[in-house]
Amino acid sequence: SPLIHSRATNTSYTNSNGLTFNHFNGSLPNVTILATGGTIAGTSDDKTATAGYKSGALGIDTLLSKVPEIFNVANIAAVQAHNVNSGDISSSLLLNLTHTLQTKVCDDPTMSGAVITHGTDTLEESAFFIDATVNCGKPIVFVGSMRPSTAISADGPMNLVQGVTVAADNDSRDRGALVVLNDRIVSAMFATKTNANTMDTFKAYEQGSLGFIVSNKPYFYYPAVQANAKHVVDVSNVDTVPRVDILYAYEDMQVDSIYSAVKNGAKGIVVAGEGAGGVSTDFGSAINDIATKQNIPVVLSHRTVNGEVPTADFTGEDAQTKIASGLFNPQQARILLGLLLAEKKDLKEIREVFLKATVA
Ligand SMILES: NC(=O)C[C@H](N)C(=O)O
Repeated sequence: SPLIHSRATNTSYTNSNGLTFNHFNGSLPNVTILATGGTIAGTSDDKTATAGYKSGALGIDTLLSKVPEIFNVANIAAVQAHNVNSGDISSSLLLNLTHTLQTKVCDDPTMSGAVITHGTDTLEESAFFIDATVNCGKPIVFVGSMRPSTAISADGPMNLVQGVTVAADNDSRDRGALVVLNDRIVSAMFATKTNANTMDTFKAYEQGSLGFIVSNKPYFYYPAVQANAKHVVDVSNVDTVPRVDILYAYEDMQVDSIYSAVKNGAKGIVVAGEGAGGVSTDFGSAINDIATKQNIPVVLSHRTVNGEVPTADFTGEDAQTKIASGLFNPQQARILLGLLLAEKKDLKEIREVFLKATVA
């Protein structure tokens, strides 16, 4: 249970990690918010605009001032880590977030959990990264919004309150990182943005939601469990994540894209393959050439939203050169391959990690 401080309501309190809580109430759990920008912090002059607004325009303190109800749920230490459109989140920013979460949330016994506010476009990539790299059992909850803060029926304020509520809840522990939007709680390992515009966008189609929220009460369908495909990465000694490029497969795809990716510094390649990891015969030969001569891991993923790339599809030389992504979509596979390269895993070890997400 959360550590209770005996302090009066509405006082400000700075902890030993330098995090400041306003409206500190000793009987409530403590949650850190790391704000990174996105539409949840977006503004427009037009209240009906759900496009053409400015992403990452407001600071987290302004967003919190619109939802004072949040201070009935938890004490909040809010940190403006960044304020960007999520397309500008990079692996170096994510390494910093991991470090901050480890030192200021995981290692602090008085902290119940954390919320990351994030643009939704790449939220699933950051959530997958943090799920792999922060594993102390405390809930790390990603929230965003599809409507800017100025829109009629903006979804951000409710998502923020619900995210903090989930982060403060003991029942959320040991479930890996979570994504909370649109009243649903989804595993960060499987959540993907399924619609470019609407609020019901984050889904794990095959795995389903872990739970939902009504009147700010989270409900989980099952006790805490970890996914079979989970791979935990220790990045405490990692200062950069090697470049991994994603190449999208299609009819008439040319082989030069893979050569130029490697020439320009990619240390790993993920292919968003046709169906279950398919590419043309020529492109398949180019993969074999690159993998063999340059020792570059090439992971075959799927451009379909769902399904797995079975390792059984790769026989003969392909079994040596092509790594099946299993359940992971291209953007998840890119994060995982980058982290495995950062850990200096060899080809055999990389293959074994992806095999945990592979059925056949
Ligand atoms: N809904 C959003 O947050 C989209 C925005 N472009 C972002 O990802 O930062």
